[in-house]
Amino acid sequence: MGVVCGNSEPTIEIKDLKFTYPGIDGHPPPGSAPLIQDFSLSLSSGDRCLLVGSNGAGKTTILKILGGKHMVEPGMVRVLGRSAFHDTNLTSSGDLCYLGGEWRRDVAFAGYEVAIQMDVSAEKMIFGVAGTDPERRAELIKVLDIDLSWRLHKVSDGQRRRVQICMGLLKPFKVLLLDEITVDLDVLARADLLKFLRKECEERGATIIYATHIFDGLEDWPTNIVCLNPILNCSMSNFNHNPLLYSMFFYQVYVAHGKLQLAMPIDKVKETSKLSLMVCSVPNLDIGSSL
Ligand SMILES: Nc1ncnc2c1ncn2[C@@H]1O[C@H](COP(=O)(O)OP(=O)(O)OP(=O)(O)O)[C@@H](O)[C@H]1O
Repeated sequence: MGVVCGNSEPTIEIKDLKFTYPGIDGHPPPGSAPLIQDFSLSLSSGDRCLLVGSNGAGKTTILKILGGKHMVEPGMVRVLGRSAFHDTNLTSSGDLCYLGGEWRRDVAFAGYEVAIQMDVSAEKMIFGVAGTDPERRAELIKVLDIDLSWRLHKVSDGQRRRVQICMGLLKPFKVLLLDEITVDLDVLARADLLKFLRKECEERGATIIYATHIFDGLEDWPTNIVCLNPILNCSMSNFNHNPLLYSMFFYQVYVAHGKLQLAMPIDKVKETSKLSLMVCSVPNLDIGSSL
């Protein structure tokens, strides 16, 4: 199942994606069920997509496939019309940017792990990224409220994370894949970052997929949601103060070409949660009148 959003050429296109992690011999273990199958999604310039689901649902795997870190058939996943795994220029040019748990080990951050052990300033790290637009750099430093005199070996995890995020966003990406990188940020820093990212989509036409478990402040942020089904088994008490999650939990909503096709209450959702994947867009749901 899948959904097509937006009118322009897709910036991210996933068609009938099927993926199984290889075993120790490099091949999927015989008889193993694919982690991901029959998964399709099309996003366009300006789209901000939330990728949600419980631990182990496959969010990181999907982002890594999109980021070119796992090989799949080139026709299954296209980013900016190209295969991210086969076309390394996509990431090296900065057009495709992946910020996730492993991003510190990416080439751009090769020195970062060393830097945080040593007495290096935030300024040295940030200004050390070549080919940066000074205006964009200044804006990011402001958005992330970074004190350039911070010594990276002495600051808190959240402050260090801000420097990392700043470095990761310095190049004006066309597609950004965020794998829960805001977890160390305080509420204000996260809100400012989300605002900046929204502007990147609205003004520059970037496309963002953001995998997260933290739904606070996201009520009106995404244009699309991809919900991996195990979230439907979560306790209602996690959600009932968050309008976004409330609507997701109470309705299984498919929207294709911007048109609402199906909405149903939670008992129906539970019946249909056997489905391996749900893909939906954020509608302007009026929960009260739809009940
Ligand atoms: N390199 C790997 N080799 C084999 N299996 C893996 C590998 N990486 C992840 N998995 C398995 O794939 C499944 C999905 O993992 P993934 O990290 O994509 O989930 P996730 O939705 O991002 O979870 P979380 O919310 O905990 O970050 C898990 O069962 C995990 O054990």
